[in-house]
Amino acid sequence: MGEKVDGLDAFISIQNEFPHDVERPLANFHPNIWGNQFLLYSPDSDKATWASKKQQLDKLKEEVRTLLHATASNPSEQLQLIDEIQRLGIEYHFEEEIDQALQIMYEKHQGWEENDNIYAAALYFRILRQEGFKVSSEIFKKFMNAEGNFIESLVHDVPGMLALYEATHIRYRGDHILDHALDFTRNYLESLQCKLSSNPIAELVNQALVQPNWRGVQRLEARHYISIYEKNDSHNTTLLMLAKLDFNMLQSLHKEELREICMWWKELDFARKLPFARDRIVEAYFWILGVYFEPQYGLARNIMSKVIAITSVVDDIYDAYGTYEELVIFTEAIERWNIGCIKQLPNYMKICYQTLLDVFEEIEEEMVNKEKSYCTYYAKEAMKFLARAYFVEAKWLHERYIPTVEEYMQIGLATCGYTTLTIISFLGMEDNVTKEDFDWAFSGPDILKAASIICRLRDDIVGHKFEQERGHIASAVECYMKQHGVTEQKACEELYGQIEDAWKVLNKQLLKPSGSPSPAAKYVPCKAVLLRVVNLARVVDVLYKHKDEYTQVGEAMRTYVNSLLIKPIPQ
Ligand SMILES: CC(C)=CCC/C(C)=C/COP(=O)(O)OP(=O)(O)O
Repeated sequence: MGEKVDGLDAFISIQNEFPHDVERPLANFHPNIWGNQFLLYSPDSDKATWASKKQQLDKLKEEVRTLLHATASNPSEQLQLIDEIQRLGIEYHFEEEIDQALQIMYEKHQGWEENDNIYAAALYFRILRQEGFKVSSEIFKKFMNAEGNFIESLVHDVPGMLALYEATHIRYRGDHILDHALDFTRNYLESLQCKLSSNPIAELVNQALVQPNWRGVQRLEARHYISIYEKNDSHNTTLLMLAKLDFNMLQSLHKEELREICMWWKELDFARKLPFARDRIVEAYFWILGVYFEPQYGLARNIMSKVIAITSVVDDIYDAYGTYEELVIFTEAIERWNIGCIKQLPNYMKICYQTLLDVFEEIEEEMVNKEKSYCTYYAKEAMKFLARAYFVEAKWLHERYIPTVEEYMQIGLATCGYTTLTIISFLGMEDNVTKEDFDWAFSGPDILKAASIICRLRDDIVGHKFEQERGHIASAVECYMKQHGVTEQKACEELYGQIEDAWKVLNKQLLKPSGSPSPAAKYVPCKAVLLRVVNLARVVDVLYKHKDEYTQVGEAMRTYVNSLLIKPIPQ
């Protein structure tokens, strides 16, 4: 596999090769904050204990399945149960049953449109729409008066207001009723916050105002909901037991996976060899856990965590270390994807290039074993696509060029990495991902464009100050300010508006196609594929909420990692 490079020597020699007077846009990223703790994980249960937990899990699953069937004659009770199952994070065990139940509810209509209860109407709307059923926001018209405002008396029903608030996050472009409903419910729930302090629903309201459920990372949402559900006196014990047991069993699995990935990362020793780059393997795994958490995606998580980790280093080479001349040859080497190119590279780039090729060689082996060799071609093309775009940004910085917003976004949607990551996310999936799915992702479908807009703009809004301090290309914020002659605040408001619009586009793309497809109809991937894109958008909604928690790891990231990857839920 070509010549390997000895790290420390390589680094010392690069210091010599590129003396300190070479101007590099160094970022001084803080080091890894986790130490070795994830390397030291040892599973706390033996095989026999694990088998007995599994047995208990299966028994509880059967009980919930029975419950789902038993509530079929009472759709509103069944819908409530489905909501709890989803929010407790155990839906993936009952996908078939839930799909069937929702299909029946949708086909029979069962008088939901006439329902005078705002809570029931909002729940029906949210759950069916998020599963891709065609439900019109007109069902909320009957809760409005002649002037087109929501009836004031609705505010007495706090669970109803909260349900409506959550439902508004699945709106499409043109759902004006829901734009209105969002203002109405958000204003009211915000005004209520301090008055509710001792009420059990207060926690749900507070959480929803910060993080609407639809846009949250599913595991975090589940962990939070389990803790609230437990405090609710009317909770279902079987559901709660299942949710806790399942969460903890999954967490053990994730910890084992993370340990293996940390071992791989430690062996690479990038923290020492490439100290200019972000050392964020735990955060990278967290990112991927947001994309898929279910047990069957273990291989996919492994592949994707490695790819995101090496991509992060590549990004730092482009943004925070490489000189323009070095980046020209680095981009060419990635384009050619040939170990022979390594000779031309400076030593620090050799280390990264070698690892990049190694990671993809490992992927190739996995794909050959699974008789899916064709996937590797797409994966490499996806990396080349990213490197080309990174290079355009480097060129702009080199030429001190500030692009128009339109020019910037064209490249920025590629450099946010979401097209690349989406394509890579298909590699380890067992869900009959086909060549069509890869071609679809490369064709720039609306849902992927929307997720990329969300990623690019959120990243730029929270990260642009830090980036500008160290010499970085103009972000969307600077481009917008320059082009429209407005303040930073005004530019950010406008860009937040574009993020909201992108969510509407993304939501619409989840609508199930109706009728039999015509030969000219566009290819529509399966739900498992579309969900990867939605989940990528969710991760950035969480990670880039107030600041860039990936680059500058803070309290929020500590809390997330703690609750998903360190602390089990007390049984
Ligand atoms: C989604 C992917 C590929 C994640 C890998 C890690 C990464 C490059 C994060 C964004 O960093 P950044 O905020 O420095 O990005 P940019 O340089 O595009 O501003």
